[in-house]
Amino acid sequence: MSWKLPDIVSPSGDIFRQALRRQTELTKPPGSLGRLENLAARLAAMQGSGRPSLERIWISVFAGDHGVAEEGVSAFPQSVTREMCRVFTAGGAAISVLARQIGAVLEVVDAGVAGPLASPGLVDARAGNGTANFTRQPAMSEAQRDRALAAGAEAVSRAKRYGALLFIGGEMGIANTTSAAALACALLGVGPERLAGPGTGLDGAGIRHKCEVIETALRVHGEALRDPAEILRHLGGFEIAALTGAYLAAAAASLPVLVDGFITTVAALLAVRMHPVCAEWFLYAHRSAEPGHRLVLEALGAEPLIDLGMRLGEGSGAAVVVPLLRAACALHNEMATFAEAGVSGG
Ligand SMILES: Cc1cc2ncn([C@H]3O[C@H](COP(=O)(O)O)[C@@H](O)[C@H]3O)c2cc1C
Ligand SMILES: O=C(O)c1cccnc1
Repeated sequence: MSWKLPDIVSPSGDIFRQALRRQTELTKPPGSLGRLENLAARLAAMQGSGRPSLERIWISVFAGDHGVAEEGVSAFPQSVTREMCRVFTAGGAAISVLARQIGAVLEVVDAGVAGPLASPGLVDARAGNGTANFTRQPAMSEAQRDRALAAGAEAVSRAKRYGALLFIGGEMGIANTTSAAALACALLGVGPERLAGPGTGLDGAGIRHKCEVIETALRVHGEALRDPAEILRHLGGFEIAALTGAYLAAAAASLPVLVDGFITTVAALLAVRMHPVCAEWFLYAHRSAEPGHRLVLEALGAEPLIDLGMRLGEGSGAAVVVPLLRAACALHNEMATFAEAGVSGG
C-alpha cells in the first residue's frame, strides 16, 4: 500500500476535564443540559481550546460512480451522480442550501464519476472512471484506492488552510448504499439482509435482489476480504475511500469530524478499523432511515444526536445538526458561572 496511515493522537484529556468542570460551575443544575455538556467538552478537547467554536465549517462532498450499478441495485440511473454534481455547484441541492444556511464552505470533489470531469467547478481528484462491478472483480486497483484515500486527505489540507474548526464529509454516488452495505457485511461479519435497505427507494423485491448481489460479491472475493484496506479495495467506491482518507487525515490534523449518514458511517468504520484512535475525533450527527445504519452505529459504539428519518446523504444530516452543536458551544462559552452571577448553591 503506497498510501501511508497517518499518526493520530487523542484529543486533550486535560482540556476535556477542565471543560466538564466548567459545565458544573455554570448557572444550572449539574447535568441539566444533558448531552450538550459532553458535546461542548469534546469539541473543546478536540480544538485544544477552553472555548470551542464552530465559526468556520468545511464541507467536502465526494462523488464517484459504481460499476455495480449495472446490476440494477438502485432506484435511479447512474447518470444521476453526474447530474447531481452540476446541481451541487449550481446551488440547488439539499446540501447547497444547508451549507449556505450554516455559512459553511462547500466544495465538491470528483473522486471518480463515470465519464470526464463531472462538472466545471469540481475539484478534480479522479481515481478512475467509476469503479468496476465488484460482483465480478475488485472494485478498484491498489493504486486507485490509494489515490482516492489521498483525495480525502487533500480535502482536509484545504479545510485546514481555510482554518476550519469542523469537517463534514458528504457523498454522491448512485448504488453506493450497495457498496456501503457490502463493506459493512465484510467488516462486521453479518449477512446482507441485516445491512441492505431501500437506498433511494427500492421495494421489497429490489432489496432482495440487492442482498443477492452483495452475497455474490462476498462469495467471489471471500478470502481476499482479510483487512480493512483490502475490503475497501474489493467492495468500496472512490467517494467512500476518499471519505475514509479524509476522516483519518482530519483526526491526524486535530480537526473534529461530524459524520453524516449510512454511507459516511461505513467510511468512518473503515477509518476506525484502520486506526482505532481516530474514533475519538468523530461525532455522529443523525440516525439515517436506511436500516443498516443502526447496526454500523452500534458497532462503533456511537449514539447519534438526532433521528429525523432522513435518508439523503450528501452530508445533509450533518449540516442539519450544526445549529445544535453551535448551541452547545454558545452555552459553554457564554453562560455565567455561579460565582460570576452571585447565585448560591453552585
Ligand atoms: C436525486 C438524488 C440526489 C441524491 N443525493 C444523495 N443521494 C443518495 O442516494 C445515492 C445512494 O442510493 P442508492 O444506493 O439507492 O443509489 C447516493 O448517491 C446518495 O448520496 C441522492 C440520490 C438521488 C436519486
Ligand atoms: O444515510 C445515508 O447516507 C443515505 C441513505 C440513503 C441514500 N443515500 C444516503
